[in-house]
Amino acid sequence: MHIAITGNIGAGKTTLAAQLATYYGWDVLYEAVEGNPYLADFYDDMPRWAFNLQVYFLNSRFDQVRKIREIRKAHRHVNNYTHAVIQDRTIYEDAAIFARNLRESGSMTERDYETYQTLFENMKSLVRPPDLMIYLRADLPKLRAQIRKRGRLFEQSISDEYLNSLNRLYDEFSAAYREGPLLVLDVNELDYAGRPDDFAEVVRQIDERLVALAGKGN
Ligand SMILES: Nc1ncnc2c1ncn2[C@@H]1O[C@H](COP(=O)(O)OP(=O)(O)OP(=O)(O)O)[C@@H](O)[C@H]1O
Repeated sequence: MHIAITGNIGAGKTTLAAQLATYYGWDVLYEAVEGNPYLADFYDDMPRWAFNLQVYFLNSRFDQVRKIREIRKAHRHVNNYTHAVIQDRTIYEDAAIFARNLRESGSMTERDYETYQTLFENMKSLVRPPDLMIYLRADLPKLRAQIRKRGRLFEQSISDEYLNSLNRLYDEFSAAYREGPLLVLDVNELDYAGRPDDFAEVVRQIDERLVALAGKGN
């Protein structure tokens, strides 16, 4: 089974992915930030590095798709619901949210965007959607607080406008998402890292979805 966590910068995807992996004993695939050769430059000069970064992310996300396929294959002998791989952000978000936002804000040229979209559509035809998508929805103050707390230097210059635009596209994306089951968690008041009851509530909601999926025989 493949579970994906989606959400804006600082929404808490990585933390939740790690907690779920420990709790259920599942595999997890993180979005690697260390070693990304474009990210810091991108935040410094988006028009210059937008296309480079998007191609980099598309490739690394596609590589994850391949790994997920391998993990699923390795566990095919066990019940589909006793093993899962959790993915921290999906290929869909790169295209529908980040690249689109760069085009709309003028940081990516029309021809670069079209080249990118063609590449994405080709890759998408080979991608199987997750069995469950979990969308962590957070408003600006929560995102800001988490970005500050995490303290990555190059992320401190991210503007409110950038985060708000991404949030608008995230909401549109989740409202239009028809690829499979979607669980929306409002994380503004939720503190699953600090409060065991909050984490238990998240687990309860996920379990509910897993039971429904198992009932459908997916
Ligand atoms: N397609 C993309 N285009 C531009 N920036 C991206 C893209 N995908 C990821 N990023 C950036 O890469 C970094 C990824 O960081 P990280 O994996 O910690 O995730 P995050 O979005 O901060 O999530 P969270 O705090 O929810 O774990 C962030 O700065 C994020 O905005």
